[in-house]
Amino acid sequence: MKQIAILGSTGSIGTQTLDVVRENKDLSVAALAAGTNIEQLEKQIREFKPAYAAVWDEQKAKELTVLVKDTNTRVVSGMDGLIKIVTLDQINIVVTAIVGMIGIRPTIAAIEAGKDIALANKETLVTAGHIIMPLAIEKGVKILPVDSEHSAIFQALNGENPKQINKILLTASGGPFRGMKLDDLAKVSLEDALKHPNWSMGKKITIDSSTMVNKGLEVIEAKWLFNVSVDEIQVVIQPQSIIHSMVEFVDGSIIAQLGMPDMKLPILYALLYPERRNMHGERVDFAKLASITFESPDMDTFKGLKLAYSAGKTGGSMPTVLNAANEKAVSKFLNREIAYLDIVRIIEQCMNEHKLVDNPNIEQIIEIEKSVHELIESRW
Ligand SMILES: NC(=O)C1=CN([C@@H]2O[C@H](COP(=O)(O)OP(=O)(O)OC[C@H]3O[C@@H](n4cnc5c(N)ncnc54)[C@H](OP(=O)(O)O)[C@@H]3O)[C@@H](O)[C@H]2O)C=CC1
Ligand SMILES: CC(=O)[C@@H](O)[C@H](O)COP(=O)(O)O
Ligand SMILES: [Mn+2]
Repeated sequence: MKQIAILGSTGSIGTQTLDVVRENKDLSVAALAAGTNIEQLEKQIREFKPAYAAVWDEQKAKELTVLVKDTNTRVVSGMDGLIKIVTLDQINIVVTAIVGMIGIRPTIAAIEAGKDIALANKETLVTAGHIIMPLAIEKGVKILPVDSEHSAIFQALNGENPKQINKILLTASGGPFRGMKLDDLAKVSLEDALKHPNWSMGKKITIDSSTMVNKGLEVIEAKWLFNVSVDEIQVVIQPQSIIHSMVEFVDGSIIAQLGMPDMKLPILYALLYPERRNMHGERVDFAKLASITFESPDMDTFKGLKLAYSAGKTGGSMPTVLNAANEKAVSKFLNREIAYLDIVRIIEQCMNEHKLVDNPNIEQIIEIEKSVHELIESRW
């Protein structure tokens, strides 16, 4: 029996992970964590009977304690709670399906405790990849990508010599605004930005896909996961989201991973790696597939992608600034406090004004995040 902890069990990746657990009887949930949604967490506790549940919000944690007092689940709260549940003796693998840089400390704690990581929470690698990847190697811990593109690259690299990679071809849908120019983007609404053409996901990543900042974060995520430079990663628009990414090797051969846009596949692959197992759901039917097409990204219009390449190349604390500014700006856009194009304007200004720290430690990363958030609050 494989025992898992899920950080972010009430979200898009978290609930799909629980769907995978329902279908695979040798997976068991030992711990769950959410931010505030205790109604859903209570239902999950009653169904999956974890030993622990963590709630970020202390008041909500107290309320949940009362709600589940007839169960054997212990409720914990805050950062201590997250760290407690990922380090439990019985846990084999932690699914990091929490959103944002808040995932850094629990991910590091889990690695230090020797737990494998099924990593969805890309913001942790973007900001702290230089700490997380060497630590995972030191502790002999596997970082198994859940992000669909990175799972595809991981699958394409199975059995290959990573030194023989020529480049990574990271596919992108192009989002709901593919083909638009800045004049059009100035007029888009929150509702428009939340309509992803192929994937149903949490709000933050859906906005990131629309600005293509998601792809930029994924370039930096791939740099850390596969030990390549950002110059060796080419973004290719593949609007149908059927090819999830590809690897070109030194001999010119390209290996791609294809599948329907369904996150349960990369989740299952990460949880059972190296085993493959039958999964319910729609399959790619080439007889019905009208076409698979390709385009180059328009990085002048979708400047967030260009800024991410620049942050990834600069390294040090710059990816933290990119990510922290994006998290704050997206939250403001979701609250209707700023316009759509302000998201990338804010990121660019924060990056321009940042004084680089070469090799930031965790405390510096968190401090830089705080100062970027304060700057944005004071100015926008
Ligand atoms: N959705 C997808 O298809 C994909 C997502 N990802 C990545 O996976 C991560 C999760 O994305 P997604 O599932 O879409 O996000 P959602 O917004 O749907 O879910 C986020 C989850 O995190 C929980 N959470 C938020 N803050 C805290 C906190 N401080 N402490 C504990 N739990 C917290 C939320 O709890 P609550 O419900 O209580 O707020 C919720 O369970 C992101 O990093 C995203 O980039 C990557 C590839 C695909
Ligand atoms: C499902 C997944 O992995 C998302 O990160 C997805 O890639 C978003 O689509 P975009 O290609 O539009 O960013
Ligand atoms: Mn992705």
